[in-house]
Amino acid sequence: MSTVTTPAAQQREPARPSRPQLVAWLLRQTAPLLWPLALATVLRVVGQLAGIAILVVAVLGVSGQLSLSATVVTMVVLALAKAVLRYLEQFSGHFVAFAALARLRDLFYARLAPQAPAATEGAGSGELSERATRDIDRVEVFFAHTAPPALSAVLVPAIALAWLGGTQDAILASAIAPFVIFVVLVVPALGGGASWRASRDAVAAKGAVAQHVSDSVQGVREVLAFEHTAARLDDMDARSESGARSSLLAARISAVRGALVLLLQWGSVLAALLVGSAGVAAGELIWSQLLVALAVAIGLFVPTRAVESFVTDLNASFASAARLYEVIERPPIVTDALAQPGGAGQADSARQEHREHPVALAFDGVTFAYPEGVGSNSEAHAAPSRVVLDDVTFDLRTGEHLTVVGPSGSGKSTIASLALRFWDPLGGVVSLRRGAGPEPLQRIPLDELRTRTALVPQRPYLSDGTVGQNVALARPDASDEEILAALRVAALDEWVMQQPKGLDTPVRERGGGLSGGQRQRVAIARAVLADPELLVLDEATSALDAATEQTVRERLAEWAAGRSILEISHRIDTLGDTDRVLVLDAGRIVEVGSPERLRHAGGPFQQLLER
Ligand SMILES: Nc1ncnc2c1ncn2[C@@H]1O[C@H](COP(=O)(O)OP(=O)(O)OP(=O)(O)O)[C@@H](O)[C@H]1O
Repeated sequence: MSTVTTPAAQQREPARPSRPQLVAWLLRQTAPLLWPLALATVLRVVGQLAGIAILVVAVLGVSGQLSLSATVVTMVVLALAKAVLRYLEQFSGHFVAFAALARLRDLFYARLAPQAPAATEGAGSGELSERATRDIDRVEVFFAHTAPPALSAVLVPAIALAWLGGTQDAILASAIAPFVIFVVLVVPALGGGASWRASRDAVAAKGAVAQHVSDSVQGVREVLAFEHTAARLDDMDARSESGARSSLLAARISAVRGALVLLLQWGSVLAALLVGSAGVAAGELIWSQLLVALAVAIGLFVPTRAVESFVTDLNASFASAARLYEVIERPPIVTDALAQPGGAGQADSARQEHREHPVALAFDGVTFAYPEGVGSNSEAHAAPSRVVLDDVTFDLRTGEHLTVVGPSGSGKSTIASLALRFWDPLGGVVSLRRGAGPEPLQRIPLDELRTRTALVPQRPYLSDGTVGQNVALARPDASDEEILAALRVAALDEWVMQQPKGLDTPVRERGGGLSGGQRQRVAIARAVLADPELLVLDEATSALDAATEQTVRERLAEWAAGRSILEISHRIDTLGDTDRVLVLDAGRIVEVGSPERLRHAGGPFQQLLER
């Protein structure tokens, strides 16, 4: 089989961002929230200065420079102010954080949806939900616990030491300053690279564990039936251990930083004490100045300690942000309509001969290959990839029922995916009817395309809710009569009406509570209710018994009058109302014709029949 080069839009993963790039990206996504963030920072700086002021006022009171009543009143006022400032700071910081998280969640879903199903098909659902929930939550640290502590760790010492130097003595301030500079600027950088890598690995391992749990839950029957429980547990342990190792390394680095911060903080007190005592002994300073310096040094513990604690959390937060960035910034696999006035495209004139039965769907020289490693975890991958469809050309006329058959892996479902523009072809054009002629799918807005077409897959997804809600997915405003009429086409109306709750019969996640055949029929009813002009059935009746399938096919044929059906089928003995059959082999069309003719034509179709 030949190979082709996958185009950039279908293969490129966004480059792994650095931490400064992540900061810029996060701030860009949440630009309108920056003013409350600035407010939170100002409130924190003022609040922490008030904290230091309380200690200084106490010292001034004890040393007799302030009267007892003035000391008490000032301390009470400062304490109250500090409490109010703390409340407002926490409120505005978390307001920013939660609004930012809501924005990121919206963005995550808005960017993921257009990449589906191509990007979500191969991706682990557990992995994706870990990104959409825990990873987004971890980014909270960046918004609520980064800018205010980082800026106040610099500003509060700068202001406090400038005040100390200006009002008391410059020597005292310069004794404390080197320690503070070391704590604020040097300690956070220690082990920075290793800590960042460890945080990244730990967050990735958590994603892998979430995926493992989700796989085990979804495949619990297979796990039990094939006695795979012990192996699954071992696998889970291995993933958890790898995450724990990374977390432990990050925790160790954080512990070393924490110890160093404490050492330096008490070092600053000791330095102030030594320099101050020497000054007092030499008669250059008085005791109260020394005590004020000690109060400032101790008061600076709070703003400077915050630096160490947020650096570790911040790395985890960046690691999570990087995982969101991968999904949000990944180029969409299909982009919305390259709207061009004029409607019908290049295939228009070539298709005029079908005016009486205009073309509903046309494939013109379509070639396709899946990009390697599709899925949310995939790293950038290189072409070439294997050709799945090779120069496929056919028309489906309005009102026609065309069935694609062929051996497993021949590319049948891929034709369905291209017809619905889940992917774009690498070569050639797929078109849908516009007026009398076909129009390339890339020129049709995706919303319009989704309303004009409907798909019934082999394993339809039914969500948690009721039968009625699942049918009405495309038209939530449909009346009960309309839903029942659609269910009648799918031959499920009688069963539904026999249920005590009728249309309100509950359906659990993934269609739990319904049989495979019932799920397929709910999906058929859903597609019928959507009232598409092109219905794509991909092995849509494979779980039905022969009699029910016959009924469904008859009713679908009646309903479909004037609509077009593209069917993908394994079962060539039950072609029902099919007008034409298209036989596919290894991505190429090898035979086309009516089932009656092909049955005796001695070609690939007859060979498939006789297998
Ligand atoms: N999402 C995907 N990513 C990568 N390769 C894929 C993907 N889907 C299908 N393929 C490959 O493309 C080829 C054609 O697959 P397709 O599902 O179209 O065949 P099919 O004829 O419908 O098969 P079947 O009858 O078994 O359902 C197969 O070799 C398959 O492995």
